[in-house]
Amino acid sequence: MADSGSNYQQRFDALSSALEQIVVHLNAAGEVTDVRAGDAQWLHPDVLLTRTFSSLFSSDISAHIDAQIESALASREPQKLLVSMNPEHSLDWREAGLTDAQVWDTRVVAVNDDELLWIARDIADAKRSEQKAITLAQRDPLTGAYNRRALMTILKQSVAQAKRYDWVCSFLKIDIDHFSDINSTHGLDAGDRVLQAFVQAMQNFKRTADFFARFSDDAFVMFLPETNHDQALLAAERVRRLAENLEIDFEDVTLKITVCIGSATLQDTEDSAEDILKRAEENLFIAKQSGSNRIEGESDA
Ligand SMILES: Nc1nc2c(ncn2[C@@H]2O[C@H](COP(=O)(O)OP(=O)(O)OP(=O)(O)O)[C@@H](O)[C@H]2O)c(=O)[nH]1
Repeated sequence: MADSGSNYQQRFDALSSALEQIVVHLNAAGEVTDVRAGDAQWLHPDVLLTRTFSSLFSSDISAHIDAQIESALASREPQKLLVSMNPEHSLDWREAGLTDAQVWDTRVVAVNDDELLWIARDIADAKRSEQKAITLAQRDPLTGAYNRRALMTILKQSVAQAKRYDWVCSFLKIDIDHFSDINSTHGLDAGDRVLQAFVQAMQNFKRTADFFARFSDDAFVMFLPETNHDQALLAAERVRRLAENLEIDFEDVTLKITVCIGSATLQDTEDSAEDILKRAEENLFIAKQSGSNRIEGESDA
């Protein structure tokens, strides 16, 4: 039995009133014939009515929307498009009530040759949570420094790039001397404070292109792009002095630290991030064997 126009309208009204999404009804010319705001309470539908839908967007987005509509009419398959909406980029959407930046997960479906539905859901919150989760997964919660997982990803990428472009690069492995003594003498909170103060000082000290991460308990790694062996030893000396000069207030005491540092530099195209890190660790071990507050570089570099 053929569906009467009023039955269809009733069903469309019932369905769109139950949806959280914005639903925009378009004709084949791409003009807005009806708008349902869903959960978007900010949206004043009248502003959009009778307008050519794609013209409501900035030129870079409108071309994609036109293509989305064309593909939906041609294929009869739902066409997806992710649209980043900023009220500053569209006077029309601002007039329609948009005040905050949104990320719309959109679908266009052709109902028949003359009608389409454009359906949009804001996923900005989900995107923000996803970004926060990624940030958390890369950071050490105590100090806020990058963690070992983030470090290894960056080291592998950076070493591959250095080899491809014939650049040089170096690693420093830094370890706080007798850190467990701070914990046992002043308590774990004092140890925590030392780690936080050292990271803070290193973040202020390092160059923008350097990458600094907490590797394990009281050990850290600094990646130095475009830095040869001699320059790495100079950087290590500056780190050593920075640590030596730190004065860390904790309750009624001022805590002092020193560090040992092992340095290693990319040698040839066979060298990997793991190899360089291993050599920096071996050099750190030699420095530690010789005492505290020391630096060890590569003997044959
Ligand atoms: N306060 C605090 N202590 C930690 C944390 N993570 C690890 N530790 C402690 O750090 C200490 C590291 O000990 P070691 O690796 O022997 O280091 P060290 O005492 O500096 O010894 P050397 O490296 O030989 O000078 C251990 O006692 C761990 O329990 C942390 O997040 N906070």
